[in-house]
Amino acid sequence: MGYAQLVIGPAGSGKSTYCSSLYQHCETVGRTIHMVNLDPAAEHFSYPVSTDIRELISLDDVMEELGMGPNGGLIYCMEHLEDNLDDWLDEQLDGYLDDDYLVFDCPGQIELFTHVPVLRNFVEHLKRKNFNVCAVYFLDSQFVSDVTKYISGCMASLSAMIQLELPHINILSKMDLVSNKKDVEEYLNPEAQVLLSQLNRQMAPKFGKLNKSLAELVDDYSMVNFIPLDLRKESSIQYVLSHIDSCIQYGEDADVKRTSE
Ligand SMILES: Nc1nc2c(ncn2[C@@H]2O[C@H](COP(=O)(O)OP(=O)(O)OP(=O)(O)O)[C@@H](O)[C@H]2O)c(=O)[nH]1
Ligand SMILES: [Mg+2]
Repeated sequence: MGYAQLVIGPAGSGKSTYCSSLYQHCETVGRTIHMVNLDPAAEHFSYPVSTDIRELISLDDVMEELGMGPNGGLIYCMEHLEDNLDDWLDEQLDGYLDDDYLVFDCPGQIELFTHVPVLRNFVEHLKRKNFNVCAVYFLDSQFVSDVTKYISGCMASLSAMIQLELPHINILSKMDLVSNKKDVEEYLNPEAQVLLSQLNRQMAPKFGKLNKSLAELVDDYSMVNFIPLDLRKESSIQYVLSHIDSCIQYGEDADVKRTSE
């Protein structure tokens, strides 16, 4: 059994910085995790990369050799990964031991977790290789200053939930930038009525019915709750990690082993 976090979210939402802080936190508490870079466009890392998609294919090469643009080139790279799950990826995964814990730092292209099937097929492959996987969706806390941006972030998160069909944790990142935590409190576990009144205040009356349906959709999928993450606080990182661990039953086997021993 392997364990994995699939770290996804819009570009610039804080995925790689979280991965780096998570790695340092785990080092501090004496826990081993392995960082996997799945972003063919990534250039700099502040964590040790244990497996790197750029060994298989890099965006620079694709843009240079095939003359593709950055977004089309990135999708091409991810589809090349999809074509190589059974050899390159399996070769990488075979290098890990049972109970190893992997963190996949994904690219920010929203297409990858809304309609392009690559990540879904990637996840299905991981499950077949006996990995318990949790999707960790990042939304920048600066988004919630505007209810319409917040709703768009929620829709992307819902789309990822439906597309990936994984245990799913939503993170509101960069909480150190939020001067008054009260400004975001009502968005951590959003009430339909609060969202609806804010949307109606901000949008023209002709959008009234759409606003009502959007607010009810977010409310119906009560899974769209966000955990605030402040990377300055070890306790905040640990709180997020323990939520994700329980989603993938990490540590439960160890508990069972300990009690049986
Ligand atoms: N203040 C603050 N800035 C952050 C935090 N996390 C990330 N940033 C900044 O936000 C920007 C983007 O952070 P990344 O971690 O690269 O975001 P990403 O989601 O990996 O971005 P892509 O790889 O392009 O999808 C960088 O300038 C970071 O320094 C945070 O917790 N607090
Ligand atoms: Mg990144």
